[in-house]
Amino acid sequence: MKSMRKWSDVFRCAIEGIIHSLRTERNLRIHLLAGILVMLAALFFQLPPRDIALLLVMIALVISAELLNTAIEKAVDLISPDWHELAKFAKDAAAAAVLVAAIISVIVAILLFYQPMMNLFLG
Ligand SMILES: Nc1ncnc2c1ncn2[C@@H]1O[C@H](COP(=O)(O)OP(=O)(O)OP(=O)(O)O)[C@@H](O)[C@H]1O
Repeated sequence: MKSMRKWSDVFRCAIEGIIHSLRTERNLRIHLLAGILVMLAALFFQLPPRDIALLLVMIALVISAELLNTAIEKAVDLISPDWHELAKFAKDAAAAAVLVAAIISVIVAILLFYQPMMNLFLG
């Protein structure tokens, strides 16, 4: 029964989803690497906890959007392997979600790192 699924099964499926997506999706690996680099930079510049929390939220948003994009792509490929206007719409909208999250993340990062970087390079 679906409602009787154990928490351990839910976690196992989620971990499998992350591992499989990381193995097959290059963009997800790039976003994860970018997120790790941003976190290292935040620690280097000793950003306040509130800024680090905001960066973590943005990283989670981008990676979640990328995972959902992957899920939608796979589901569409399964349902509609041939060209279809609705398949195109679904995939384009999913890709747009990643793009929006990525653009906003870059803006947030610029706003948070601008001052610390100026202080470091201009003294
Ligand atoms: N079945 C389809 N019907 C119509 N258009 C499609 C279909 N499959 C893909 N497309 C179009 O091709 C684009 C790229 O689709 P694709 O599945 O190759 O994903 P992708 O953006 O290359 O992602 P990834 O590189 O992660 O696989 C889609 O955004 C959509 O516009």
